Amino acid sequence: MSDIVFIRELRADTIIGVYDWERSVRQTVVLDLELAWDNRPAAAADDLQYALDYAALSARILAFIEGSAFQLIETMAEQVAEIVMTEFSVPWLQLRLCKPGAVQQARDVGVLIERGERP
Ligand SMILES: Nc1nc2c(c(=O)[nH]1)N=C([C@H](O)[C@@H](O)CO)CN2
Repeated sequence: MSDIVFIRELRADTIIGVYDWERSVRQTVVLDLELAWDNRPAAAADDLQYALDYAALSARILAFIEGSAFQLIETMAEQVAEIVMTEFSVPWLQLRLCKPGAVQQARDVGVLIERGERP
């Protein structure tokens, strides 16, 4: 059994897309993350050093996405998941990556991935 730390509607502007026009304008992507973490040590000590720091995590993800230029949101999602799991020792995550406005008739489109083992 594990707890969850979440980040909702994290927005980043980046180069993303397969079409020519998409290679020269920045578009917004929106991420929701659910991250498995045992919150009890941080709660018992009331100490950030034992917590999964959502501020540090958000800053790292934003810096990565804003410096990237992927064609597919699948690639971006996979690489963000890899960073979160390896650099922050997160054993399991669910990541939703939305590209609002990509399909005019849809409110939102995107991908939802789950990686790792849930403790
Ligand atoms: N599964 C995907 N389908 C599409 C993607 C994508 O990244 N993954 N991208 C595009 C275009 O870039 C689109 O967003 C332009 O509106 C089309 N389909």
